[in-house]
Amino acid sequence: MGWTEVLTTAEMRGLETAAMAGGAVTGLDLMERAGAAVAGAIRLRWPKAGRVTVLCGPGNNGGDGYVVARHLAQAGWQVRVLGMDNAPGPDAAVMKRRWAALGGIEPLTAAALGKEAGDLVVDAIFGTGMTRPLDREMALVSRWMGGWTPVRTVTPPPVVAVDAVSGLCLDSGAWLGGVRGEPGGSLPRAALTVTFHAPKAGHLLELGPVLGGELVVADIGLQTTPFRDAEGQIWSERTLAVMVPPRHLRQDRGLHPLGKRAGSHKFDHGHALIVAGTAGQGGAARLSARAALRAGAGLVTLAPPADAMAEHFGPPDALMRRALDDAAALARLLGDDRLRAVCLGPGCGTGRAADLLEPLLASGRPAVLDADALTALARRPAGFEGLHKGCVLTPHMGEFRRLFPDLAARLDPPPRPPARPPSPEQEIAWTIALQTWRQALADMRGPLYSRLDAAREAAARSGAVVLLKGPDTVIAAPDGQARIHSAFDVPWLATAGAGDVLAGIIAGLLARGFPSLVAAATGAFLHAAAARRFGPGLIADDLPEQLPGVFRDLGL
Ligand SMILES: NC(=O)C1=CN([C@@H]2O[C@H](COP(=O)(O)OP(=O)(O)OC[C@H]3O[C@@H](n4cnc5c(N)ncnc54)[C@H](O)[C@@H]3O)[C@@H](O)[C@H]2O)[C@@H](O)CC1
Ligand SMILES: [K+]
Repeated sequence: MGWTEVLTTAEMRGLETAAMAGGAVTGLDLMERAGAAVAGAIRLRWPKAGRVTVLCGPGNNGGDGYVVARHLAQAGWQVRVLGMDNAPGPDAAVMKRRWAALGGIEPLTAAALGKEAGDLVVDAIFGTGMTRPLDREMALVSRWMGGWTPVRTVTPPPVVAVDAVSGLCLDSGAWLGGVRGEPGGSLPRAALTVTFHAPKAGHLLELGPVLGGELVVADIGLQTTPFRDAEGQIWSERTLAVMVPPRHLRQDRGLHPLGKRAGSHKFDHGHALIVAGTAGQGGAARLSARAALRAGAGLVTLAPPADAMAEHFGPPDALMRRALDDAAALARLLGDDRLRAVCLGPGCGTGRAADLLEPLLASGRPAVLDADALTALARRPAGFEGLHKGCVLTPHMGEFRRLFPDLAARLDPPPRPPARPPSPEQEIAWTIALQTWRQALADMRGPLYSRLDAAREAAARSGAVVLLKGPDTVIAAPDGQARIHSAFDVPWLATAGAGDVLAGIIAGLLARGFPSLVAAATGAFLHAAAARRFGPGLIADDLPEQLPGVFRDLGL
């Protein structure tokens, strides 16, 4: 599947509005195509017509639902529609009338749903318009789809989500559902989500991949994103994502060629310096060094302090070693232009990382700053001064919080409810606290702040490329370009030392001359591809050894 363009909900609305204003298409056409695409995807996966319940919300997502109902009925399905008693927008109103000519509409309530749901449920309640917590009744419907009712646990039929599971914020992937915002209860998990034109960020971040099931992106005839206004100004930065399962990296748009030219020299592929730390901590840097070699750097030098050198003998013999004691020595080393990239942080020690950071930044050399180098950066009196767009910061959420505490706080989940007090005297205070908490959650408004927003702000603030690690890794450059790398299918990648390997792969690609955003994104891809290829039972040492196989699979 490869790198795919990803939109925010505002961008998607902008695109639809532009297409309609340009006269290329009407809203009704788009809705018809959207509903037909969902019905088509259902018929592909469930070829035998059965009984389906279609849940239609108050807006255009509901409009799509009425189209799905009509198409499935025409294909021989027994269709039951639950809808809302409201006057939707003009397009959805037309689709509602067209359905009403074929069949009835019962009120959309959890009780009605519980009676007879059939073989399949289509969730067309809310889509990109989901901006506030579900009200009580819709929260009950949502919980029913998640297998929970007030009286018993049910096994609901498979759910097909139109655009998104209703309750998911399509910008952040965070949950906006719950009874008046209260989290808890069973979250619905769709078997299939059909979205339109492009994935939205919320399909790939946080809960999006967990709740959405298989994601199908249906073409509804919109033009490929012209992210420019009438004056030719870019009005939106591009976000690309790798979706699971990725296929042929080589053919993908926006990717730097990974193969090496025939007849090239080792220095053509760059020389990477991997800084190691004091005795006893060398394993992390050795993992990075091995990964940089396997990622294709022409030469890799591991640089521990002189008194820790003994620990670093042994394979791989392809690795060079050189003692590096202090900042002055690093400044001298960086005088050699052939040394193209540096990896600072894994197993380095915070004090040493802080010392070496200064000559490294002063050299302007492409660099990966990971682990201890990030801690040193967070404590640095000069803050982000001297960082540049050739730097790649690779924080996990804890490190991100140390570097950008205000941005991390905006990603925090809503507070938990206050705990019930042990003594009856405190009951009144607790009841008030509970009400305040409920109100705060009910007042939540989407779109919620996302990991994509946070990484973009962090990159703009620091002037460096920021790779925020997770199963939904987000990579952002200071100019606003971003990549999302989804690795929900390889949970075994969360293992000790895996981050050191990632830092090494990126350093290797930087040494090969990859631009920093491309090196970081390609590194995240190769790292997950290596884990996927190995399978469960993986330890970090296995990752570099899988890279040759990954390259072979890519046809390089
Ligand atoms: N605009 C278009 O031309 C197209 C839209 N399409 C569909 O339209 C959807 C977006 O439609 P809408 O913008 O009407 O939005 P939705 O249908 O997602 O939401 C409907 C309305 O519900 C309200 N709402 C939001 N949260 C609520 C809550 N918790 N409780 C009660 N009401 C709530 C909103 O104010 C919104 O007006 C997409 O997800 C997609 O399914 C597709 O048909 C493709 C074309
Ligand atoms: K939906």
